[in-house]
Amino acid sequence: MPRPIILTSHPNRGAGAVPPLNWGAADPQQRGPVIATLQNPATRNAIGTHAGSYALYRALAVASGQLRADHRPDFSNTRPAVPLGPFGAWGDPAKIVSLDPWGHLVPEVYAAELAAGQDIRPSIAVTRAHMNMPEVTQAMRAGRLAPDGEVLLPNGDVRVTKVAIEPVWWLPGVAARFGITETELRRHLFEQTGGMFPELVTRPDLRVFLPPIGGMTVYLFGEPEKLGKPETQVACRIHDECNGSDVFGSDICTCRPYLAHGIEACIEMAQEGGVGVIVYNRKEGRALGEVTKFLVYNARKRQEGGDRAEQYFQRTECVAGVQDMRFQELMPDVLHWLGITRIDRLVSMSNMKFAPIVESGIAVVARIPIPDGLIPADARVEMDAKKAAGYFTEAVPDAAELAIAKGRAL
Ligand SMILES: Nc1nc2c(ncn2[C@@H]2O[C@H](COP(=O)(O)OP(=O)(O)OP(=O)(O)O)[C@@H](O)[C@H]2O)c(=O)[nH]1
Ligand SMILES: [Zn+2]
Repeated sequence: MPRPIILTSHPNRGAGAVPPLNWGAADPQQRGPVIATLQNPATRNAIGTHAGSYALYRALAVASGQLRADHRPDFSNTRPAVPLGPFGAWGDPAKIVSLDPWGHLVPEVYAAELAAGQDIRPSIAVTRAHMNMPEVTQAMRAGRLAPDGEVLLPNGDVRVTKVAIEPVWWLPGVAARFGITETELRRHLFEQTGGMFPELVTRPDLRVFLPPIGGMTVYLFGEPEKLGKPETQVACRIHDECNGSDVFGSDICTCRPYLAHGIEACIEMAQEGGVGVIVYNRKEGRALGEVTKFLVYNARKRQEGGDRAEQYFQRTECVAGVQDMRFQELMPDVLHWLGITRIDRLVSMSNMKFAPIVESGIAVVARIPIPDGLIPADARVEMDAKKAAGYFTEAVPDAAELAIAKGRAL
C-alpha cells in the first residue's frame, strides 16, 4: 500500500484545534510549546521544520533509508551547560519575535508534554568549550592580553560558553518590526520561497514560522550568570558571516580582523569582571549570499578605473538590486534574550546595527572602531566606502581621500 501524502495546507477539521501558543507569555506553560513535528501534522502549531535549511539533508537521510522518519531524539544530558534566563524580555511579545526564548529549556519546561508522547524539540542549545585563535596568542605576545587562568589560559585557550540558536519567527511580531501587515509578510514569504510553505497563505491559524535560513551562534566570555544584572558591564560585537575572511583569511574585507578585535574586547571585559558577547549571524555576504558577493568582487575589480571606494556600494546594487539584505531590525532580539539592557562597549562601526539596538531600548555607552593597523591592504576600499556611507568614525573621508584607495586587480 502506498503511504498517503498528508497535506498540511488546510486545517484537518476532524483533528481539533491547533495547540495554543500565546507568544510573549512570561510563563512557559501559558506560552505553550512550539510544535513543528513531522510525525503528527494535526498537532503542529508552526509552519516549517526545525533545523530549517538542513531539513533537505534530513529528507535525503530518510529517503536513503539511513534515518527513521519516526526517530525521536533522546534528550538525556543535553540540558544547557550553564543556566541562561529567564529574563524580563521573555515575557514581552514585542521585544523578542525571531527566536523562541524557551528554546533551550524545552526538555525541562515541557517535560510533562514530552513524557506524554508529544514531539517537541529544542531550538537553542548551550554548551561550554575552549577556543584558541592565532590573533589571541598574538595579542598575548604583544602584551595586550595576559592570561588570568580563568578566562584566558597560559596556552592561549579562551574559556567560552557557546549558544546555537535557530530562528523561530512570530509572524505578527516580525511584520510589525517592518511596518507591514502579517498578510503582506506571509504572501511575500510564500512567493519568494517558490511556494515552499503553502501554510503561509492558507493557514492564518499557524502564526509561528521556522524559516529555512541560517541561525546564529553566541559566544559568551566570562560568567554568563552575571547577565541580566544591571551592574554587569557588557562588551559586544554583532558579526555577520563572511566565510572568505572569517574562515579563509581572504584580505578583501575587514571581517575576521574586526571579529578578532571584538573577541579581544570580550576577553578584556571578562577579565575586568564583566561579560563579553559575540553574536555570529549566518548572513553571508550581507545576506545576499556568496555567489552574489563574488560576482560583485569581479565587477568591482574589472570596472574602469579599478576597485574604488566611490563605486563600492553601487557595484553591489547593480548585481543584487540592493546594497544589503541583513535587516538588522530582528538582530537585537538575541540581546534581549540574554537579558542585556546596556552595552558598555559595542565593537562595531555600523549604524545599521547601532540604530536598531538603541531603538529597541538597549543603551550603548561606547562604540569601538576597528584599529587602523588591523585593516588589510585590499580592504581599504571597503573601509573608506563604509566611512563615507555614514559608519561610525572620527574622520569621514572626503572625495579626494576616497579616490586614494584602490583594490588589487583580478
Ligand atoms: N555582498 C557583499 N557582502 C560583503 C562584501 N564585503 C563584506 N560583505 C559582507 O558584509 C558583512 C559584513 O558584516 P560585519 O563584519 O558584521 O560588518 P558591518 O556590518 O559592515 O559593520 P561593522 O560592525 O562595523 O563591522 C558580512 O555579511 C560579509 O559577508 C562585499 O563586497 N559584498
Ligand atoms: Zn568579509
